[in-house]
Amino acid sequence: MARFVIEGGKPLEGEIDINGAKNAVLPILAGTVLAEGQSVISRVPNLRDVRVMKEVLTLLGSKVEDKPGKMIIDTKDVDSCEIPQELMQKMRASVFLMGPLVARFGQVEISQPGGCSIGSRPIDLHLKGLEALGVEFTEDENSLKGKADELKGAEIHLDFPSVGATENIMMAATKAKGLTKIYNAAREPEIVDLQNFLNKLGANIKGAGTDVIKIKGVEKLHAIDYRVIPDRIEAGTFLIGAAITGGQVIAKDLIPVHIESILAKLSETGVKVETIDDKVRVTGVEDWQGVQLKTLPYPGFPTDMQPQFMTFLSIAEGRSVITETIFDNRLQHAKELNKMGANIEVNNSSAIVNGVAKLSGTRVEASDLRAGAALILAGLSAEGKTKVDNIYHIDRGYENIEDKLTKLGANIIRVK
Ligand SMILES: CC(=O)N[C@H]1[C@@H](OP(=O)(O)OP(=O)(O)OC[C@H]2O[C@@H](n3ccc(=O)[nH]c3=O)[C@H](O)[C@@H]2O)O[C@H](CO)[C@@H](O)[C@@H]1O
Ligand SMILES: C=C(OP(=O)(O)O)C(=O)O
Repeated sequence: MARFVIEGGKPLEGEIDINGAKNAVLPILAGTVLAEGQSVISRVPNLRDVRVMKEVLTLLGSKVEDKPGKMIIDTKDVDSCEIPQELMQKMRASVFLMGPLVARFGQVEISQPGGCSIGSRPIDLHLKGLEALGVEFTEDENSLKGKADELKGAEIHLDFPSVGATENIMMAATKAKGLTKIYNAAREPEIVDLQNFLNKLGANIKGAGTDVIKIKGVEKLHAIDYRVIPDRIEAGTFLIGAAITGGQVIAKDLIPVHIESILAKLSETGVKVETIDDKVRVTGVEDWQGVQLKTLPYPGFPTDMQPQFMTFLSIAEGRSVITETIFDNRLQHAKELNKMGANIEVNNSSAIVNGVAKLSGTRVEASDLRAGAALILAGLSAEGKTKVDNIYHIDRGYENIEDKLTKLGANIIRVK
C-alpha cells in the first residue's frame, strides 16, 4: 500500500490555489439527479470521493464525463434508485442520493452507511426528516428502502444541526407539495452553496446560512451549470502548514469569511494572519502559544480542522486543551503524534496537549482523512523522516497533496 515519506524541516513558501470543496461538491453532484438533463459542475476537485460519486451516478443511469476540474452529468436516463452496499461502504456521501432519488422517483434503496473511524455516525436525523415529508422506510439486514407516493412539505426540528441531514431534507423538499421549514438547520457554507445550486436548478429555497431554512416545493427543476465554492478545510490545512514550518503561504481564490474561526485561533497562538480580498497570507513565527479549542457546528471551529490544529499545538509553548464535540472518536491522531514525541493525554472527548520543543520523524498511520493531514503536517515540521501509512484516507479529500506541498518547498514523496 502507498505511503508518504516526508523529510521534515523545510519551510513552506509560496502561493497555492484552493480547489473546490469536497463537502460542497458531493451533495451538489448527488443533487444533479433532481433535474432531467445535462448539468455542468465546475471547480470539481479530483478526489477519491468524487470518483466514487461518479461511479454511483453512472450506476444509477447518468452519463458522466470528466474534464479537468469539471464534470458533465446527464441525468436524463437515470432509471435505478438502488445504491449497492459496496459503494455505500466506499463512500458515506452516497447517502446524499436519498433526497434527490425520493424527490424525483418516489423511491430509494441504500444500505445503512454504518459508522466510521471518527465516530458512530447514525443517519436517524436524515430518516426522521424524510419521513416527515412522507417517505416510508423499511429495513432488513442488508438494505434500507424508502418509498413515497407523494412528498408533502412539513415543519422539521432537527435535534442537532446535522450537515448531511439538512442537505438531504433540502433536496427532498425541493419538489414536495407546499412549504417545508427546517429548524435548527446546519449553517455551514456548504449548505449555502447547496441552496444556491438548487435555486439555480429552479428550486425555491431561502434561509441557508441561518438556522431556519424554508423550501417551497416546485413542480419541475432543470439542469444547469454551476461552480462550486472553494474548500475551506484544504485552505486551513495549507495555512497551518505555513505556520508549523515557520514559512509563509498565500492561499488564493478562497472565501476568507469561511475560515474566520480557524484564522482567529491561529492569530490567538501568535501567528501572523492577513486577509486581502480573496487571499489569506499566514506567516509563521518562532514561538507560538498553546490555546483552548472546542469544535462546534459552523460558525464555530470546524471538527475537520481539529486534527491539523492538534499537530500545530503539539509544539506550541505551554498547554492546550482541545475538546471535540461533534464526533465521538476523533482524537485517534493523538496516539500517532505521541509516537513522534508529542505529549498528548486523551480523556474521553478532550485532549490535553502539553507542548514539546519538536517532533521527530517515525512511522505513523492515518486513521482517517484529517488525521492523515495532521500527520503530514507533523512530518513537515519534524526532525528526520516521517512515513505516513494508509494514505488512501488522505486521497478522499485532498487532490495531489504531495504535488502542492512540493511546489511550496516541502520534501514529500508518495511511495507505492
Ligand atoms: C460530506 C460532508 O459534508 N461531510 C461533513 C459533514 O458530515 P456529516 O453530514 O456526516 O456530519 P453531521 O453534521 O451530520 O454529523 C455531526 C454529528 O451528528 C451526528 N448525527 C448526524 C446525523 C444523524 O442523522 N444523526 C446523528 O446523530 C453524527 O454522528 C455526528 O456526531 O459534516 C461534518 C460536521 O461538520 C464534517 O465533519 C464532515 O466533513
Ligand atoms: C469527516 C469528513 O468527511 P466525511 O463526512 O466525508 O467522512 C472530513 O471531510 O473530514
